Amino acid sequence: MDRPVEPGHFSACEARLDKHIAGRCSVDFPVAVVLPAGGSGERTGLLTPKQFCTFLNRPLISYTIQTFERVPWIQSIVVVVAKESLDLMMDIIHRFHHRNVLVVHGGSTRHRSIFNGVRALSEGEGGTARVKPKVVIIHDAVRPFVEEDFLLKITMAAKEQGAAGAIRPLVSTVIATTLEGYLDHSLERTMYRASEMPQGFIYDVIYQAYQRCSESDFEFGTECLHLALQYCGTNAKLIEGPPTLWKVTYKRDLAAAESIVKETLSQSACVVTGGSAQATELANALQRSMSALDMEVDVISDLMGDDAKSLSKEWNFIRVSVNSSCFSEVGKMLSALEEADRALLHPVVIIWVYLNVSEDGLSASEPMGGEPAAMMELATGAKLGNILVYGIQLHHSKEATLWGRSVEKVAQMSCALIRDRSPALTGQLLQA
Ligand SMILES: Nc1ccn([C@@H]2O[C@H](COP(=O)(O)OP(=O)(O)OP(=O)(O)O)[C@@H](O)[C@H]2O)c(=O)n1
Ligand SMILES: O=C(CO)[C@H](O)[C@H](O)COP(=O)(O)O
Repeated sequence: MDRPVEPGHFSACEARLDKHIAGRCSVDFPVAVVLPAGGSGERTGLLTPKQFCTFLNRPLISYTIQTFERVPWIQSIVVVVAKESLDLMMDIIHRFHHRNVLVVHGGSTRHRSIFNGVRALSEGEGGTARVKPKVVIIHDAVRPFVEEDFLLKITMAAKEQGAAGAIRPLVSTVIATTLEGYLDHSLERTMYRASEMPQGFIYDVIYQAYQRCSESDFEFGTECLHLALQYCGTNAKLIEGPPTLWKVTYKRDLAAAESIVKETLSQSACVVTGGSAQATELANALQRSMSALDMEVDVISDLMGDDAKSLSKEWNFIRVSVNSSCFSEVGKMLSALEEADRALLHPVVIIWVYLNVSEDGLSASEPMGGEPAAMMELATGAKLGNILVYGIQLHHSKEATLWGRSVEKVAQMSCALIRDRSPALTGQLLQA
């Protein structure tokens, strides 16, 4: 690890990395991750530490844990939390069914917390030995959006080089100031990069770096890669990562994280028709209008047989019903989603579209019966299970322009309800 880096070595290493990713090679050595989550999040200005702030009914830390749980070649996840957050963390692990997570006490600074996590991977309770991983990934718990491909790049580079880390181009120029607050000099921006997370290390490198580093490093240091270089002579491989690696630091970053999650949940929907010709006609028209609004829509007659797969695939459902209420069908859909524990990690949206057609097929007249009240009751119960039920009523028209306008309105409302996922609007029967 102390060897100097030869020119050209990085490009050979990069070629191997690409081959690994292209061929989806399995990682044949043990990998663990340490998620430091022991900070207080002062810069958000909130009372709750940012890793425990909740959006869409789930704390930020749970999104990050889920990201790592999905990676099959990561064997263990260590979460480092402040002593006073231990019960809360155990509750989150229990509530969101996280598995294979070891929770460790944090320290007074980020480096101290990370070292506690790293140490826990080789030392069990009371100093007993554990099987230590070959590579350990360190990733701030407050960076929830990291992709498996990028983790693989970092892991393979860490195994080859001893250390590897994510970088991003600088957004602003970095300047040095004088003590009096004047410009001293500015750095040539193209020569510098922002150091982000994840970072990966051969376990022994980061363990020794922490054993050898000074109290001042523990107290004021902000860079693990630097410790590996200074105390183990390991030059980290730097890999440019995507912008989504950014760290939630300020309150506005929590809103940005929420909107990224909402966007990923809102890319598609499944329209269930119940098989009636009029419902299918409306569903097909909605499919055309919603795809023009960038939402992919599948039309199916029911959730039976092969189409039952939609229950485990989709986050958004539209149930079309003509005249006589198919409210019981919405209820059945709810039960199936609840049985599959579908809304445990993300809220699921169901929109009940009630198409009102008069007997003569000309104009709509039939007033609604008890549906609005029943819907409110159903939606109130569903919300407790993280399923958001909304309703839209429209009248059939034989006049093509009017009908087209109504369909367009339903499509726009459906997209807005799905994208906003507003708990405040559940149970409402909106008019298109
Ligand atoms: N004693 C500490 C301090 C920080 N962290 C963790 O390190 C990550 C990145 O640190 P930062 O963004 O600075 O978090 P905070 O220290 O919580 O934020 P602030 O500086 O605004 O208080 C976070 O996941 C944070 O929980 C930690 O595990 N232990
Ligand atoms: O990017 C990082 C290291 O490369 C860290 O996330 C960053 O240094 C943490 O610093 P702070 O705790 O001051 O936000």
